[in-house]
Amino acid sequence: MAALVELFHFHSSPILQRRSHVPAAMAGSGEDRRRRMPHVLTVAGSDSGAGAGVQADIKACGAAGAYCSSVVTAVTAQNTVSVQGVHPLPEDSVRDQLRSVLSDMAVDVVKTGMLPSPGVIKVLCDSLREFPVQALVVDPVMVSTSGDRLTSHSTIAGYRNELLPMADIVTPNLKEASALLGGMSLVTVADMCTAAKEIYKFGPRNVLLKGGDLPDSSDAIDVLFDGENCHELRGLRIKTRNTHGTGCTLASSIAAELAKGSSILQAVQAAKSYVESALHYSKDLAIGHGPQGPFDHLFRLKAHDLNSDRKPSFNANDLFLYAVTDSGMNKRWGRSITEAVKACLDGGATIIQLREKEAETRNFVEAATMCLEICLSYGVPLLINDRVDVALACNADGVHVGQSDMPVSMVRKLIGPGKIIGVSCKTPAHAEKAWADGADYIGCGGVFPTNTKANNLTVGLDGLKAVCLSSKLPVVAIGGIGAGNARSVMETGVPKLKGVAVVSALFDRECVVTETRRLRSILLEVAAATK
Ligand SMILES: Cc1ncc(COP(=O)(O)OP(=O)(O)O)c(N)n1
Ligand SMILES: Cc1nc(C(=O)O)sc1CCOP(=O)(O)O
Ligand SMILES: [Mg+2]
Repeated sequence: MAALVELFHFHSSPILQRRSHVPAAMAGSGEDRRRRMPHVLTVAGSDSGAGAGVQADIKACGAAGAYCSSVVTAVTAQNTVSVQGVHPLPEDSVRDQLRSVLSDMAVDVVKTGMLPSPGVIKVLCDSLREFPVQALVVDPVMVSTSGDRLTSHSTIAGYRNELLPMADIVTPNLKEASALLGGMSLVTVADMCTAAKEIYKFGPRNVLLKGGDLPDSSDAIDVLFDGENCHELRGLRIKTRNTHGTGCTLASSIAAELAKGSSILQAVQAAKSYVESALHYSKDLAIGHGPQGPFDHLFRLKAHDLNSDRKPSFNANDLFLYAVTDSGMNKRWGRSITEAVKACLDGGATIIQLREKEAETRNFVEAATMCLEICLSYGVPLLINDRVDVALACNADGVHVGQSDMPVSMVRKLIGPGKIIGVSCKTPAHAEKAWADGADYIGCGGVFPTNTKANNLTVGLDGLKAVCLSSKLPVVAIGGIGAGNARSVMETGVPKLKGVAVVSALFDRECVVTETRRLRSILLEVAAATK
């Protein structure tokens, strides 16, 4: 064995040296055109059942569009029943693997999983000092999701003293957080915030404390402490036995999003939504006979077969010209809902909301089903205002709710992770909550006074700006907007403002196509001028 290792060193060193010079030598040459892929290196244990560990990391990164190389720290024998054996690799082997990858492959982000000894942690920290990367994501694997202890107590000090000070984000579950904090009891969300702040003192730039095991909670609540704020992130608790590897997957998915250029907040939100979707799609999967099965990381490859999610992810640019119907207006002008929808699609609307306050349920479902067919043929999403039941009945693309409608977290539970949820917000506090609750976009208004919605508070352009500046979600402006003032709205140029939502300026007019086209050309002009 020793001879083999020596042979490896002898043959590999010159190759490593040459390769490590390739990227710098390529700068400015024709080789620049080689396509780069976001690259995550996972430093973790192998799971023979492939639900967690290195295998989960590779699949999760692949699903996010990132390349994932792997340094194996231990080989575990495990299945859906339990962990039957853990065989740590020698520190020298871990060091060799790290050098092989980091010296050659332009890694963007390193993600860690099982680090079986303080020695391996030290080897990793030394390697990261020698080959710095853009970000370090630490999943402090100490106890498997099945409850098996995976590392010795002595390793915890290594995490605290060596690795966490180098981490951009650390993602403990409740048991791991408690272990890092010497056995602190964590039973409430307030405890979680306190614990996240304590862990932050070890040096990571962000702490994501996962509350999946929190007692008495119907939601999956995580807290993210970024050194200033403790954000409560609510997600869906998917009822399934197939949760093996969720921690590894979440951390890898965060790493992949960071490698693609996301901020920490965006990366965490995207990763949470990916894990939720994967669990949802895999909830009835039957692999293994134990209590905890793996899930399907690559479900999106098959999503079209599952016939339930034609929009795997929301495109914020769809908010550009948002048409919101009103049956009263359309009736006055002698057109049906479907005629109105077809007309605004012909004029270039990019997303439609059926806001039919007076419609009887049966008529509403029938009209929504027909409108969905039409929208499908234009490739434009169709949302339903207020009525989650109607959205479910016709399999619409999503729902728009206001502050006094069903709460976003409940809507999400009912319509599932792949659908779009919009929420009306008038203040930065509303916007923060919308994001934490898992909405996809914000409708902010009334920007101007309107007759379409009774007793609507006007927030003005300043209110719109305040919401947009604080929002982590894309925003569409609404209320009294039409061809005469859309320019002034979009020229605010605030980040996150993606478009305008309009009712009367399209539907309380004789020709919907003409009005939609007129508005669209104004929006396009502003977009071209501010490019
Ligand atoms: C895009 C968009 N933004 C805001 C609203 C208003 O929703 P809500 O506050 O629930 O009021 P109603 O539309 O239900 O009267 C919206 N519908 N669309
Ligand atoms: C439905 C709605 N929501 C608003 C809000 O402020 O959240 S204003 C509004 C009515 C928008 O109609 P019009 O384009 O005819 O002014
Ligand atoms: Mg409403």
